[in-house]
Amino acid sequence: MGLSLLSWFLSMENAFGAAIFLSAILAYRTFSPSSNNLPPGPKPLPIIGNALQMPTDQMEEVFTEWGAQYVQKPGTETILGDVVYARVFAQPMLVLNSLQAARDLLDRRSAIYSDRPRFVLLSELFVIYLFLVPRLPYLSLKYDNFRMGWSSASTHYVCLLLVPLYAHLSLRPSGPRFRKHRRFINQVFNHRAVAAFRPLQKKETIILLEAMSQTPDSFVDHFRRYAAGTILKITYGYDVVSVDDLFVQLAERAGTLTVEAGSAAANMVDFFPLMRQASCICLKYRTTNIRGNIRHIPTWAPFSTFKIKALECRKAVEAMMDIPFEQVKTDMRSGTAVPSYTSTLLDDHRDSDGSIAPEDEEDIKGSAGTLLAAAEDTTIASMHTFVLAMVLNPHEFKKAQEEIDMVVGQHRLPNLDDRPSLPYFDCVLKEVLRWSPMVPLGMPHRLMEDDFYRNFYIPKGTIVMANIYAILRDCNEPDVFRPQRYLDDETLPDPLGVIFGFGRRICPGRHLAEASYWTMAAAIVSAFDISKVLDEHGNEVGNPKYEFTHGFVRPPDACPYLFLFFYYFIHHSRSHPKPFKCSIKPRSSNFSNIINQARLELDS
Ligand code: HEM
Repeated sequence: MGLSLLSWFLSMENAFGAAIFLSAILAYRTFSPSSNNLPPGPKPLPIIGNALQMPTDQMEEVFTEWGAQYVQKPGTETILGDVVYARVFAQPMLVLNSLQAARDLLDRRSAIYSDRPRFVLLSELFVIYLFLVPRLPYLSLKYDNFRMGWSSASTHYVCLLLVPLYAHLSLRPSGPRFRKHRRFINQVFNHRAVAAFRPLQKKETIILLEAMSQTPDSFVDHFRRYAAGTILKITYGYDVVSVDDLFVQLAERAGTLTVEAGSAAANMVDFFPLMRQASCICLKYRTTNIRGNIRHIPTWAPFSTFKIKALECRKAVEAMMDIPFEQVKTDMRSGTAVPSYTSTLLDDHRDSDGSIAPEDEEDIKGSAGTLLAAAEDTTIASMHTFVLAMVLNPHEFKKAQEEIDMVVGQHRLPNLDDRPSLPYFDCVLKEVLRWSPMVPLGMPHRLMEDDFYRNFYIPKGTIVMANIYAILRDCNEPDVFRPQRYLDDETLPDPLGVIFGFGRRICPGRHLAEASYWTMAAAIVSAFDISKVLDEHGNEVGNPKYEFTHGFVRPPDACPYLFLFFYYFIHHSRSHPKPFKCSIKPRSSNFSNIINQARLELDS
């Protein structure tokens, strides 16, 4: 039977038929969407996929290079390498290197591209360990002791300030509670509503200028104070006095500890399906009320250092969330609360008997903590980058100053009403954001169902990153700092439409952030001369260079397992200039009059 089949198949006629059949299959596979037709990308190795090719530093640059390198021609259409696919162990990922691709997928298909990846580490890793704990007689640990605090009932959130602390809004799967948080935040931070914060931004700007005139070398601290001062006032009605304030310190500590606890090794659970499953089982297990204390963990126990750090971290994050929140509640009870995001939402969610559902309370607390975390570091990074750009490009600084002088004069500070009359200054601000975007890879989205794009198959669960850095380099001479490009070519995408991300996950604080950026930068250009520091021989000192660090994350030497790059990938989300010195001097003896005048205007 077998032989006769073979001879049939080999007969010339049928071989010809089979060839047509095979060609048809081949053509189908080549030209039609299919699960084998993945987007181009570096060749994966068995099991580990592209783990070894993954960059551990300057990822956005490497992903941009991949874009040029991995080009495919599906059908007749030539696809530029703007969509690059890679796989790390079982985790598929897609990098979008063009605005077109980011808009097509993250904006137009945002219904399925708005999930966040699930990061076991920051919220659930410890339960794996705990799965074993109840079985060990000397260990009795409460599940909650092992979560790092960011995964409370409110939405998972990638904390931009501290490190992406994927536990609240930003990591929350797209769903009803994610939408609830976005609704809360949009209510207060929508385009129209943020106009109410202008007096606060003005007040903080005056404080910033005064501080910069007194201790110019600490300019980054002064930006920190501005950022904390605005967001803490808006969120909790709290007046920041200095960066040493309790609430500011709480946020700093939570961030630092989260990074330390976020050891790379722990993130392996995200790559190994088995461990992921174990984590899920353990999550269900968490309802078991296991009591205990971290001190009982023996030092030889696997991950014990990590767990101790994690507990510390959890406490810090909880303190950051709880203390300001409880303060607002106390003030509300005593009738001394200043209207704020938190107090308004608490009032809105009060039942007729004055009580608030625990879930609502948890959501209000979580989203408030999220705002504090998200706003601070990005605001600092934008201003830090602005100052670096001005130091390195003195002629552009002068041009911006001349325009402001011409329109505003030198006797008052510019305000947002002047913005339409300062087109060149606006271009300078855009160019700074293009030159070094604060969040170069945006924040990761997760595809919620299988999809096809330009005939390519993109599997469900793929982590999708918009390469904001690459998108903004799609112009002539991208390395050159040239604000004029925006006046010469109106088709260039406005960085303000790119740096805040895409789709349903677009940064909800963007209107506030944009207004703060403009207000601070305009006031600084108007009030100060900024330049390089020269020593007595006229040599440049202070090291201002186009060099950036990424967030709080330490370089790979801190990571014992190179293949666990993903930790870095996700956490390399923010870009700050490397520390540098510059000279910042008030432009005129009129400086204090201008400040006094601005104060008077504010009080009137
Ligand atoms: C220059 C300043 C800022 C930049 C560059 C920035 C950038 C971003 C980016 C790229 C994302 C991710 C968007 C995406 O997933 O596609 C994001 C998310 C977020 N940002 Fe901002 N941001 C800034 C300031 C702020 C401020 C001032 C606030 C709060 C008032 C804020 C609150 C948030 C929140 C809550 C999210 C999470 C949204 C979600 O996951 O649904 N951001 N931001």
